Amino acid sequence: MPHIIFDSFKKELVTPSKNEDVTFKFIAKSFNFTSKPRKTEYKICVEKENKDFLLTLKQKDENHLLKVDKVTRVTPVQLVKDALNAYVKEVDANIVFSNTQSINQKIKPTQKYLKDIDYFVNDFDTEKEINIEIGFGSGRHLLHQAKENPKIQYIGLEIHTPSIEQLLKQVEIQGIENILVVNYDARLFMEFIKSNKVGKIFVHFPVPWDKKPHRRIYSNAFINEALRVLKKEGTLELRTDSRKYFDYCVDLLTNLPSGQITIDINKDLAVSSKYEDRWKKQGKHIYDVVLKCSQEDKEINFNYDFTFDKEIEFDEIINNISTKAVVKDDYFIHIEDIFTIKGENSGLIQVTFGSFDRPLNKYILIENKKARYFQDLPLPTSANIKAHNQLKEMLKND
Ligand SMILES: C[S@@+](CC[C@H](N)C(=O)[O-])C[C@H]1O[C@@H](n2cnc3c(N)ncnc32)[C@H](O)[C@@H]1O
Repeated sequence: MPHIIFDSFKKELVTPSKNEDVTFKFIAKSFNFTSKPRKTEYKICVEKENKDFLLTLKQKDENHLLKVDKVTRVTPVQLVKDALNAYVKEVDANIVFSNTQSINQKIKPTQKYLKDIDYFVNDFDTEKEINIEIGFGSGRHLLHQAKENPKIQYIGLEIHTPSIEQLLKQVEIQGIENILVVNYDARLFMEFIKSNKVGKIFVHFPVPWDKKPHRRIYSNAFINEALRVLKKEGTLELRTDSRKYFDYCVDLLTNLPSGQITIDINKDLAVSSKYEDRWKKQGKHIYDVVLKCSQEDKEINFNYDFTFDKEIEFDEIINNISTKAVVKDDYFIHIEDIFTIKGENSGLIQVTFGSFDRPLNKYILIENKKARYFQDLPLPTSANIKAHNQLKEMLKND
């Protein structure tokens, strides 16, 4: 994770301001809304290449630590590095440690094929068949598929930034035009795709998460979403070396009303991934479980309005807001943290909400009495819609 440690600085950051192509929009300071004493922490809102995100600045021993805020991370990681470097330049900091210098920028990965999740919510539409690969890792399989099937639109999902950057370089070098890449959790992504549009979903060698099964890609909810987005005859294809994961998936996939499974052991594919090579060398079995979708599904409404319509007095809200989680049968809301923008009746509320197995962690930015979700909007899932309606009530001034 890129970060910079500095022991002193010569200038205070003024907002709004700009250093080269990084804009500093505001600084928000942690607000003590729980009884627990805490160290002061700042969230600095930056914008580069039309992407807003937050940097975290806090004390670390005798020094200051500057890094990207986890909730608002962006790709490519170079954006974050540029923002961190611009901050220390702007305040003229005396750097003690930094890992933000680029080592090898010879091939600049193309950004044309790296898309924000907002793009999929608002703009993505295609007449082409869509194929999705979840957790493409080194990208061998995805690149091979895209080259073999130029008429299909591929979407690669990955949460590991170096893998994304590596794939984008290959996309550029090999002149491939039918892959879009998104840095997003696959368990949430599918909700943005229209029903009955996808031909194949590949999940090759997912992390089995034996000790944390709630982090697995496959779950009942995931399978339902996969069946919704798959065309009739479309397939969800799991390939794994883990017998436990295979058994778990077969259990989930058996006797579904709208799909049938086929199982294979040690089947060879046209291309073998890095993981596959490793497991084969170790003499492990490779299991395939393919779910074929047998029916068309209903379209869903993507246009839910996630705005906050009422005017909000931020200073009043934060003095009355409850730190206790709201827990209902099918959703919850927990206010995690609050950051205030000095003298402006404005700030950030960090909140976790939505369904229990797929909670969302977001900031709500309140500025000039208007509230909005910072960065992208929540997914229009039923749990998120219910949580949003409840949040609107919680953020109402009496
Ligand atoms: C074991 S690797 C397999 C990579 C590749 N499919 C292969 O066969 O070589 C699993 C990959 O899934 C990615 N991953 C894990 N959880 C994910 C999630 N929830 N959404 C998207 N990608 C995920 C990881 O970053 C990792 O690159």
